[in-house]
Amino acid sequence: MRIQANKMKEMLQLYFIMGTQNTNSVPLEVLEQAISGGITMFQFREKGRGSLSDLAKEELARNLMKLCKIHSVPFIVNDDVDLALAIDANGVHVGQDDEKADQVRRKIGDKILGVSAHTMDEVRKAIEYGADYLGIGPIFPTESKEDAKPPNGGALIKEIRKAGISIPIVGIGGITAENAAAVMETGADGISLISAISHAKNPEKAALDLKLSLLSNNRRKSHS
Ligand SMILES: Cc1ncc(COP(=O)(O)OP(=O)(O)O)c(N)n1
Ligand SMILES: Cc1nc(C(=O)O)sc1CCOP(=O)(O)O
Ligand SMILES: [Mg+2]
Repeated sequence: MRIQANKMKEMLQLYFIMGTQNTNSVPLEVLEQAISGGITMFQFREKGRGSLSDLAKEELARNLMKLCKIHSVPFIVNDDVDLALAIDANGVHVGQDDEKADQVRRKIGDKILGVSAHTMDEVRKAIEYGADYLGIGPIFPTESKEDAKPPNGGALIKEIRKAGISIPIVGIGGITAENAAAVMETGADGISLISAISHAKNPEKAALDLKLSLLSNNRRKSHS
């Protein structure tokens, strides 16, 4: 059975993404601390300068996934559909330059499918093709993705919600504890980030701070 939208929205709240290229520390230790700090989903994104490939990549994926499993944190693989299937990950995230979402959906069955979109056309296509959630960004400038598009400040998320589209959405790109509330205000269900946790001196505290800023935003909303 495909994941229900309300469950998906819960998972997206604090979505951490990392590969070896994003940290000078041991990835397993960073992930362990991020989990202690309260992340709700993890994406393995082994990509770019300094990243692993082939067996070393698969071995790291398996180790990180084992840790996620112990703590019931869903484990998503970026781009690499075959790896996701080989290790029986919880899902896959693909963008517009990756394997097409409809083909990925056919391959992965009911696993979670995340799709990046930058225009309303891409949003509608992603939904038609079977996306469970959309990654929309970059909201703010980012240094973690070399080929990132210009920041859109959340305008597309607002447009999606204005059009009455309720698919689960996570904002991405340059998100920190300081601007997380602003992202949620656009209509996102969660925040997705790399450096705010992976570059932090204390990844556990960084995740906790992000979590607290989401919580205080929720509290403020429920009192308004
Ligand atoms: C949650 C989330 N949103 C967007 C992306 C970006 O995906 P994509 O455009 O395919 O770029 P790469 O990450 O593959 O470089 C993402 N990975 N996760
Ligand atoms: C992986 C990724 N995708 C983006 C998009 O705009 O689709 S921005 C991005 C990098 C996010 O890293 P950070 O939190 O360090 O800015
Ligand atoms: Mg991609």
